[in-house]
Amino acid sequence: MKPKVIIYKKVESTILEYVKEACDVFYFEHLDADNMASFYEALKDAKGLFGTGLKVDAALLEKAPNLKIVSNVSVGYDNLDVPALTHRGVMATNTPDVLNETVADTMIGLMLATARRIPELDHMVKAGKWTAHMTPAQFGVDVHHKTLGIIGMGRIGAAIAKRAHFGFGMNILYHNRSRNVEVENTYHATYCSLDELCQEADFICLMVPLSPQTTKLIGEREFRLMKKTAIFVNGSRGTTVDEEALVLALQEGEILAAGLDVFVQEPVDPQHPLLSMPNVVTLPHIGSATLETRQAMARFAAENFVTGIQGNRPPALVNPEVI
Ligand SMILES: NC(=O)C1=CN([C@@H]2O[C@H](COP(=O)(O)OP(=O)(O)OC[C@H]3O[C@@H](n4cnc5c(N)ncnc54)[C@H](OP(=O)(O)O)[C@@H]3O)[C@@H](O)[C@H]2O)C=CC1
Ligand SMILES: O=CC(=O)O
Repeated sequence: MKPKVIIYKKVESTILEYVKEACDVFYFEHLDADNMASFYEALKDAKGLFGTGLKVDAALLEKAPNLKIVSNVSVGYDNLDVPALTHRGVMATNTPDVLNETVADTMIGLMLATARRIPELDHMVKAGKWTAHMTPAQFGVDVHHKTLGIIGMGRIGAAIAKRAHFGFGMNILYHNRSRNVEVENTYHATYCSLDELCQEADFICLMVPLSPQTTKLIGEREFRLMKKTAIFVNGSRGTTVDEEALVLALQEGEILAAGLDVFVQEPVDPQHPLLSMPNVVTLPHIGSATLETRQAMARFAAENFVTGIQGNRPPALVNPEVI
């Protein structure tokens, strides 16, 4: 008999068929109030859980006594209580690397759009308000040859640094808990403390995973350290920033502008003060969202999933202690 598993996200038919060859699949294209009861019923038998973003903690694990693997279709796995999964002997997997270049493109796009005020000027042109030559009131600021500070110089951070160094001639600072000698050698990146980075960078790009240590890593103190001309770009998770402090920093001119792909609450409340600021460029958490990359992520997650279900070590296992 095939093991019973749950897919709780819409996937392409090729992925569904691939998983179905090895598993008996309960398929939920999405989870909502109408199907939660069926989902919890399916959890009782499920050996595997495949999808994006569901909070999997000790309380959910109580409802899933047979679970062996949770496969996240994302590189971030802050939705998973990894210690609780490990304690129960459940494998957790994610999708590193296949999205690095795409997310880096998005982050560079956010930097350019914010610095050169692209969405604001696009609205102006389409609203028929381009009636005279542009004056400094519409000018942006340069990106090329400025200093970029990357907080979280990991896989995606390095892909951003590559673009910034080779494409834009930027000077690169970075901050991690440990040094990344490869980026220092390849992209001439300089390691520094968080405070030094905040003080010296023209563009500050946040790319850390969400963890207890990175929750509200950037708050009032850090915004005050930044240059008044600094542009802050966040592609990590909304909660790595104190969002109220960000609003204040923008309102009080502590920084010039912000580009945001992530928010504390997603989807963001349409009344959120950040959305009415012309110097804030927003995206709907879409860093990895190209057709090609989302397909690659789903394939990788499915490979992790089936490999783990079959009792082998998945290629991207987050908690190898369970093996
Ligand atoms: N917006 C979007 O659509 C996307 C967002 N993401 C987000 O980006 C994150 C990063 O992904 P990825 O680059 O693959 O991850 P990596 O693990 O490769 O890189 C994360 C980096 O953050 C550093 N870091 C971790 N904790 C801290 C800390 N407390 N203080 C300072 N630096 C820290 C790590 O270095 P060290 O351990 O030395 O501190 C590491 O270099 C994901 O976890 C996810 O949240 C990812 C994909 C798409
Ligand atoms: O936010 C996306 C991810 O892959 O993590």
